[in-house]
Amino acid sequence: MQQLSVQLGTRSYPILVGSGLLSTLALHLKPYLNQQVFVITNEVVAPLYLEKIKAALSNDHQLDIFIMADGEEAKSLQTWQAALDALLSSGFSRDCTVLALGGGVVGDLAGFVAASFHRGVDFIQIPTTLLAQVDSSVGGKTAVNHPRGKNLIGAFHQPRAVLIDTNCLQTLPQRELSAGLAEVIKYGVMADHDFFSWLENTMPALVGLDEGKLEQAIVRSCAIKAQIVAADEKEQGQRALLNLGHTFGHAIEKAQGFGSWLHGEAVAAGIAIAADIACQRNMLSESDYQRTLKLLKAADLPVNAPVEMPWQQWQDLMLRDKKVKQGKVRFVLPENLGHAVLTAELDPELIRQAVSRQRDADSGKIHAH
Ligand SMILES: NC(=O)c1ccc[n+]([C@@H]2O[C@H](COP(=O)([O-])OP(=O)(O)OC[C@H]3O[C@@H](n4cnc5c(N)ncnc54)[C@H](O)[C@@H]3O)[C@@H](O)[C@H]2O)c1
Ligand SMILES: O=C(O)C(=O)C[C@@H](O)[C@H](O)[C@H](O)COP(=O)(O)O
Ligand SMILES: [Zn+2]
Repeated sequence: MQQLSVQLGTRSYPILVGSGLLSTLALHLKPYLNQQVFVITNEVVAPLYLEKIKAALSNDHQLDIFIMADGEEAKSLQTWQAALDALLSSGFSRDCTVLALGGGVVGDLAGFVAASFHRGVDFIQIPTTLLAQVDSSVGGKTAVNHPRGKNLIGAFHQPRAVLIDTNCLQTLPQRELSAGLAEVIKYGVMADHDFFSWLENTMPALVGLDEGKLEQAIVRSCAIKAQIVAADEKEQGQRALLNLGHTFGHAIEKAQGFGSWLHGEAVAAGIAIAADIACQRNMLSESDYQRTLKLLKAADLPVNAPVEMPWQQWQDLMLRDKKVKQGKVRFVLPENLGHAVLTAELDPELIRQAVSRQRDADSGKIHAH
């Protein structure tokens, strides 16, 4: 087992990573669990992993379970209310623990339940998708979607611990694995050139579900995120760089209808758009731009936004981004590989061209659209 830490003073917490950790869950989580444990999971994950949680905890803990519907559409105020209704019916008090078992949808929703129940109770993350293991379980951003946009309602609420069992990835559909790889690639592009190069060499193994290589990718991703969150917990500065590709990605997710494009797929297209703009502005060389497209494609991810999104819709949706300041959309752009910057000074025409451009990563061609 490998252990990382998110350093936030008295609210610091461990990230435990290893194969088969669900079987020894009680041992690892004992110091962080209260007597009352409210498990939030969903209808896909429950049949796969809930019994392990019950077997590990039911002797020593009072357990109650909330099983939500699957999919991004369930990350809603309605599900949040239903979970709180169930939590209130359970009679649990302020010293309970909310435990999220599932992907980023379950984690974000359960985190917001924990943040709001009795003004905040303990929270533990057991992420079961690659995306949740490398990104959403760490850092304390909790949220639900609103019909007007992604993650518009939520709170910062850090978990007490994150337990990552890499073995859970063996049951993950290939499309979901790829979606998780988008956030992994994001870390390479925005923070670590060596990691990017490692990913170029290792992508076939990662796509092929090589558990050892996946563990390496998870540990490096979590280490990058942990360091940024420790330095800027509430996104006053450098944490915004973790949003690379997301201004465009969130617009795609909302425009297509939540759940139609997976979050990671939309982020992949968003990274390609950001890299395109950076290349046009000479912040990224043509060859590094092509390497970025190639790596995304190697992970079976899209590099093009949907063609039918009108420019006016892009503008409306991007203005709902949480990074908007004084009415100006701020964009994260890669600067060389392994570094990124936040900028508001972008020519709208450059953005319009980049979102509508169709890219062909295999031939290196860019097509006007
Ligand atoms: N809070 C953050 O910092 C943060 C970071 C990144 C993404 N997110 C959010 O995370 C969400 C996306 O998360 P996701 O990609 O995990 O999607 P998800 O939670 O919808 O999970 C993807 C699918 O895999 C299923 N699943 C989960 N674990 C499985 C397993 N081990 N085996 C088989 N199937 C499994 C789920 O039921 C679902 O159908 C988005 O809402 C996004 O906005 C949040
Ligand atoms: O943790 C962060 O900070 C991130 O931006 C990580 C993103 O991958 C994640 O999708 C996050 O939920 C987006 O946050 P938002 O503030 O743009 O809703
Ligand atoms: Zn994301």
